[in-house]
Amino acid sequence: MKQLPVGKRVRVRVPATSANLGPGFDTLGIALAIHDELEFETLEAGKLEFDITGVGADSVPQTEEHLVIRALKYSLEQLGYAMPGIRMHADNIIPHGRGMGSSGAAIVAGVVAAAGLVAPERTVTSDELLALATDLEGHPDNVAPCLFGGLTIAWMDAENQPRSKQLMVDRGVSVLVLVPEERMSTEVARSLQPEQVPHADAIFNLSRSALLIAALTQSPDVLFDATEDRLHQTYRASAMPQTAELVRVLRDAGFAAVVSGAGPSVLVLCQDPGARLRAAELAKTQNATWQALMTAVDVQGATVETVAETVESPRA
Ligand SMILES: Nc1ncnc2c1ncn2[C@@H]1O[C@H](COP(=O)(O)OP(=O)(O)O)[C@@H](O)[C@H]1O
Ligand SMILES: N[C@@H](CCOP(=O)(O)O)C(=O)O
Repeated sequence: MKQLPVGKRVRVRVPATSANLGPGFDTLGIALAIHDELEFETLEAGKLEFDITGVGADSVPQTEEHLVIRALKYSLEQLGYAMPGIRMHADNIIPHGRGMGSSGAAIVAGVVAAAGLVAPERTVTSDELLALATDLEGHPDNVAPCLFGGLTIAWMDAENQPRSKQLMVDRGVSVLVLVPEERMSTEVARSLQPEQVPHADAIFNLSRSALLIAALTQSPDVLFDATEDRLHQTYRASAMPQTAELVRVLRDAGFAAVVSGAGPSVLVLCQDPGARLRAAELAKTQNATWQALMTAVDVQGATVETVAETVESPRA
């Protein structure tokens, strides 16, 4: 295994994501302009230092089990480098366990930090970044938009390797995420999915997800029909009744509302900013409290930059 020098520093920025978008289970996702920012510095092997502010500061493990550190170690080892000691500062904004891709973003942060630390000696390709992140996340629909920005279609190819196609979202689409206080573990939500689904439901989702690509890239007028789903939301509804109820209320009022990721947040794709305000007002009439995040689509995806190396002051 190759060794990294002590004192190498990289700065990373990763966006939140909303996956599925209704019919595109495990396939479609958009990056959101809500970001975690992290900085890494290599130390002598064996040392691990954390400075975490914001979301998760009191709850995420400050050990080798930290998800970002696990992703960094996995990625470095896959790239042929030994895990060095690490000092990590993280300023977290993305809510955890709300269906806004926090785990995908944490994994991508570790993966792109590894890519930044091995550069310029080793160039890590986009395909490699996606493969590393998907290995860890288990499905590509959050990590693809997190890595590349915009709207992504992700799939597994014949060799079971993740692939993705990035598209730009039409400027007429406004995004609202309604975030509840309760959490929902993606792992638990996935356990509620059946092994098999009716053929008619598969056809239903095929038509809607194809239509959704048109709606998001050029024809926002068909967003409502394009966001219908029969493959995941109903199976998970009993685990998040308030989410299911809010989606129902919003859709009854004509809004293209879906469960964001595995929930429990609700994503509303609006044809104009006025509709977004009206949807947020409607959410206020519900029993549960929903934080309204009026955000934009992130078009940049994850970024990593090298920070000037730490220079020891010369001894007098
Ligand atoms: N920035 C982070 N740092 C460390 N761990 C994180 C971070 N973001 C997410 N996680 C881990 O992932 C969990 C949430 O993952 P998950 O259930 O998939 O929900 P989400 O929809 O937010 O991705 C958190 O409880 C935490 O254990
Ligand atoms: N396709 C996945 C998406 C999970 O997204 P997250 O933001 O909740 O992690 C699923 O629906 O299980």
